[in-house]
Amino acid sequence: MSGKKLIEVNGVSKSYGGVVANSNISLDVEDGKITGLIGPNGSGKTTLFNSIVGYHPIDEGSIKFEGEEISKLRVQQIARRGLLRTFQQTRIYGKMNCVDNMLISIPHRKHGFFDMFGTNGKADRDKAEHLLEFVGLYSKRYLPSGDLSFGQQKLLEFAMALMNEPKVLLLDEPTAGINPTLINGLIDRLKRANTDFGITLLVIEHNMRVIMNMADKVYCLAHGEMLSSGSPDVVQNDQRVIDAYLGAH
Ligand SMILES: Nc1ncnc2c1ncn2[C@@H]1O[C@H](COP(=O)(O)OP(=O)(O)OP(=O)(O)O)[C@@H](O)[C@H]1O
Repeated sequence: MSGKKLIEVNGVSKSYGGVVANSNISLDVEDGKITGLIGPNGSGKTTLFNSIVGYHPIDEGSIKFEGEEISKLRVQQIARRGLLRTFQQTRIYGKMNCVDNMLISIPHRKHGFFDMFGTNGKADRDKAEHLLEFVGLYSKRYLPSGDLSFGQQKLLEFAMALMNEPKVLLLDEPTAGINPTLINGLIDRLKRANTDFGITLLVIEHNMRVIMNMADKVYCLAHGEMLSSGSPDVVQNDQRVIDAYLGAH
């Protein structure tokens, strides 16, 4: 946890046809820290996430995870190294209960699909229940996950990602669509995953209050380029960042 860089993005560019979504982007994610990624709509945040987790090839640049070049690896290969992401829209199976959703999320990192029926079943089930307790969903663990509120589904998805014991978790707008009264509880869980479980976080967030409250370091994109980076205080008060957000609305 001593300033080691877990993710190193260097000079990454990515276009979709004529649209330059990321241009010469560089950023570092430090081990044990919470790093924020902000920027107006369409500034290229999700594109960068997708590049890091191997969802699509990049046009130029380098992406390293623990010193290893990963930009040519596939999603599963990267996930197995301990780098996982969540999505703006939740990806759960609404007809399955919470525990079963947790159990089917394991293959990303740990086991083959059928291991959950084998000797590891009990340990995995205990872990699932423990993590559901951690995110405050223990009493709902046998309910179909489709019956949960949107905010609770996001907590479930967060717990599902934790089942894989990631080293780094990339969170895409974890508080989007969540009732403001539940946001503080979610921030608290994210921070505890960082401090108690030692999971490094890279978080896309539109809610400035949330990111300023959580992040050790913040990067701001605008029009596919890196506009500003530094401590939350520095970025929040950077006139270029203020102008980019004002200009976007
Ligand atoms: N699959 C795609 N095909 C074509 N253009 C795309 C695609 N995905 C993103 N773009 C474009 O790339 C640019 C960056 O989009 P991206 O989704 O990365 O931004 P963002 O900062 O995540 O936005 P938001 O905050 O709205 O989620 C936008 O102009 C967008 O329209």
